[in-house]
Amino acid sequence: MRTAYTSDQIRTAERALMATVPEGTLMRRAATGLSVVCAGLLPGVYGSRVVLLVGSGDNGGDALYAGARLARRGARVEAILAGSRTHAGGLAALLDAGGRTAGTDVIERADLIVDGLVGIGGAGELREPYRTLALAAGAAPGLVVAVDVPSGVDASTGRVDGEAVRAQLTVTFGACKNGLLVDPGRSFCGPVELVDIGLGPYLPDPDVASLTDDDVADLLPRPEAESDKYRRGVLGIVAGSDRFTGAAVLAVGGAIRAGAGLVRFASAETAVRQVRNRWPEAITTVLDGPSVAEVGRVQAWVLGPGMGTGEEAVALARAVLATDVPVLVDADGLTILANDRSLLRRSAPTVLTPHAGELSRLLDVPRERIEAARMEHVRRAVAELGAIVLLKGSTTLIAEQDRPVRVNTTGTPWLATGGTGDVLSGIAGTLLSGGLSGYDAVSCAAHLHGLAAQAASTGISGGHGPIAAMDVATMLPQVIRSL
Ligand SMILES: NC(=O)C1=CN([C@@H]2O[C@H](COP(=O)(O)OP(=O)(O)OC[C@H]3O[C@@H](n4cnc5c(N)ncnc54)[C@H](O)[C@@H]3O)[C@@H](O)[C@H]2O)[C@@H](O)CC1
Ligand SMILES: [K+]
Repeated sequence: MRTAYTSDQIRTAERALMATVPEGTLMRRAATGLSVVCAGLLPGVYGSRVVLLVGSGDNGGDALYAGARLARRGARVEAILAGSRTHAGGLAALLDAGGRTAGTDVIERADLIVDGLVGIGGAGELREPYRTLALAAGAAPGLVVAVDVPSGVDASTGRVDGEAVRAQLTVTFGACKNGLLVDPGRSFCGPVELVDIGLGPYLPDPDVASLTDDDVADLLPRPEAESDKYRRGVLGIVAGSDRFTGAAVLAVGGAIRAGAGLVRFASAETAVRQVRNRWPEAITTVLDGPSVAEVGRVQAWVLGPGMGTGEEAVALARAVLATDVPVLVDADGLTILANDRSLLRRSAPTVLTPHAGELSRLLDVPRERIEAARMEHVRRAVAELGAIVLLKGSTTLIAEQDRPVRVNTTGTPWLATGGTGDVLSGIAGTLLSGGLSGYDAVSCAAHLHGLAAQAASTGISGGHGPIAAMDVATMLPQVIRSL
């Protein structure tokens, strides 16, 4: 499990650790780690041109001390002092090592730009002259390394108000910060390198976590010798309609390929015919009214993809949500819930898998606000809707009351194509019916879905290319085998 923390959590842990070591120890550890990473990025340290962007806080101090170490190894280190104050010890160390201060024009000629403008002390939009420096660093040809956090990215949430430094690598200290995992912040970081400064024993429970392949392998339900299809989990899927059949075929495909014991599919006749043609493994029922009583016993439901939002669909959604087993609601099912939130009052867990647009309708908040502040809104959704929520998007977030927000780290931008969400709902449904909690089921499903997409998208040359939603389902058995 990878974990991440808010700025406040990091500060509290740092204070506790600082009380046990001589003053300046942590900054020395941070700066040493930073200088080692920077040195590794340069073809040769001696003679290379390093420019430090130095803000007024300790983030600037880290940059200055790291710059001093590089200067001692023969780099030409120049510091642009951007703040109203400058870390005195750091500046003295740099000048003592042969570094110097300079004007902004040196950015253009740098081999390496070290962004020490703001770290976890940053708040709100970057002010001038930081903003202009952030833009200049992004436009310059040199490599950009962010110190602790790319300046302009909110370390606790990943929010970016205005401009931020676009780094090719972020060197973070002590522990990962939320903003390095969550978009839009994540997209400014490049790979994240963690420098150990001894914070581990002082860290609280994480605010954010992400599953690794090993975590998912441990969580996945696997059949045992005495398993039969019923004991492995029976998933009910209510999806599709006479007008829309593709979503149903894809959801059933995701479920079957993810290893469902049995899928019971129920819908209008056209959708049933399509599913039966494509997936003879599923048991199908043509519904002739808003009841799922004749479908048979299931351990979980997937409700919504392609089912429509008309009166009949609403009555059908009501019938599924009235059952006492976990229900995962997606797509049209979410629109139905947005129109009548009272449907969410139920005894068994409900799992919602909206994208930002669907969450916007559920919470009555503009979509852009959700996209700019994904962490806040996924938490708010959990609190307001009383459900487990997976928010899809550039970073998929999974939230449940009183648990860390999980960030999914697998996937490829090629996943942004029609139908992949339907496959995801099928995978998650299978894991729900197999006995995982809603939180674990959607977390593992998102992880597998991303891995399968990566595998489907990677061509013979190793690059990435387009995928169709069904390709994701097709790759699932191979991905599960590889874990
Ligand atoms: N506390 C510790 O023990 C350690 C801290 N370290 C470093 O210290 C950093 C935190 O240092 P600080 O608490 O001094 O805070 P920062 O250096 O991150 O930033 C605070 C300064 O930035 C200014 N600022 C904040 N938001 C701004 C904005 N939007 N535009 C322009 N200026 C803005 C503030 O006025 C303040 O002067 C960490 O990110 C890390 O780099 C490391 O040395 C490791 C040890
Ligand atoms: K920074």
